[in-house]
Amino acid sequence: MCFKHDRAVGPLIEFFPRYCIMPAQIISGSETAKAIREEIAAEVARLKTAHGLVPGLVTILVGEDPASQSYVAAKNKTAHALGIHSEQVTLPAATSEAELLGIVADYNRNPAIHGILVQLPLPRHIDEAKVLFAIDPDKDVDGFHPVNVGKMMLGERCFLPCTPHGILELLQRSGTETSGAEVVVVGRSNIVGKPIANLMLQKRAGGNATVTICHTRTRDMAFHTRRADILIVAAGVAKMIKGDQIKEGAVIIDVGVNRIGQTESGKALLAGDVDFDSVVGKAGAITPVPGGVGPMTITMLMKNTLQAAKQAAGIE
Ligand SMILES: Nc1nc(=O)c2c([nH]1)NC[C@@H]1CN(c3ccc(C(=O)N[C@@H](CCC(=O)O)C(=O)O)cc3)C=[N+]21
Repeated sequence: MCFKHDRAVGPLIEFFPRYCIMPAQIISGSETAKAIREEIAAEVARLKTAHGLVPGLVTILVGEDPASQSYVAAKNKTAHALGIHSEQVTLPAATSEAELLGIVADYNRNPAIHGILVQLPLPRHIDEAKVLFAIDPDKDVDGFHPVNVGKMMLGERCFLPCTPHGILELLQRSGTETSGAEVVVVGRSNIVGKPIANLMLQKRAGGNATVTICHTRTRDMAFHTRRADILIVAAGVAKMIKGDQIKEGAVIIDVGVNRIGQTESGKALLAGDVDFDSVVGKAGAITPVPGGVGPMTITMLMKNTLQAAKQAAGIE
């Protein structure tokens, strides 16, 4: 029951403290990811029985960034739980570009591996684009190779980048109507901002929205974010979007994963790019951090690996 806009009960608001105002629906990435993982596990089991096929993923990590280590560990753990074969290659930060390219070439030829993920960011002495371009587009389960990026732009069948793919699933499965909606994306990265804006625009991906992209040079960010029916924030700045910068009832997708401190037990304390506390009483729906987009990203990597294995084996 929401008393907030009911004029008839306006005076009642005096007697109802703030906690009576209906908070946003929480769009749980963890729950949605769990449901999709069950679908994937069932399909992996079917492939094994019917075709003797086991999807294989390799994750390649260069260096010792703790956040990257924890993401890669989570990816391998999830793969294992779903029956996907997974290999983890961990290389010292001093690994040369040539060595890394050699390892990628080996996995391009390895028939047991259908998906290759090189964890980003790479150390500065390695040209990231060169490495991503070296991955066989048919094994590019991250969807970062220019062939897949180009196909995505054209609405052709391809591997969709995992985070935008996860956002599409979250919107669809939470029943959020994107067609004709004002979608505002904050952030223009190749990994999230640019691709999600494109997918939201597309007919093929089901977006059909009117899309605005904001970035560091945007003159009046709040002017744009306040117009959004769906606001997707991937800026990498902790709690940058406050309640007064959104529209009442908007659907908020928070892509940020910022480490803002440590709990007493030494676990990383995470915050999104959205100031959850100031937004939750005003938004219609919101993804939390943690437990929102992050688990979906990993799940879509599994889905892409499954798709890669089926394509390699000519199964559909
Ligand atoms: N080649 C490549 N592909 C990637 O997909 C890729 C990458 N490089 N580099 C870094 C970003 C970041 N990323 C995340 C994945 C899962 C969570 C995730 O599951 N987060 C949990 C919390 C996990 C925690 O405690 O840190 C959550 O939001 O609930 C977050 C971030 C994938 N990335």
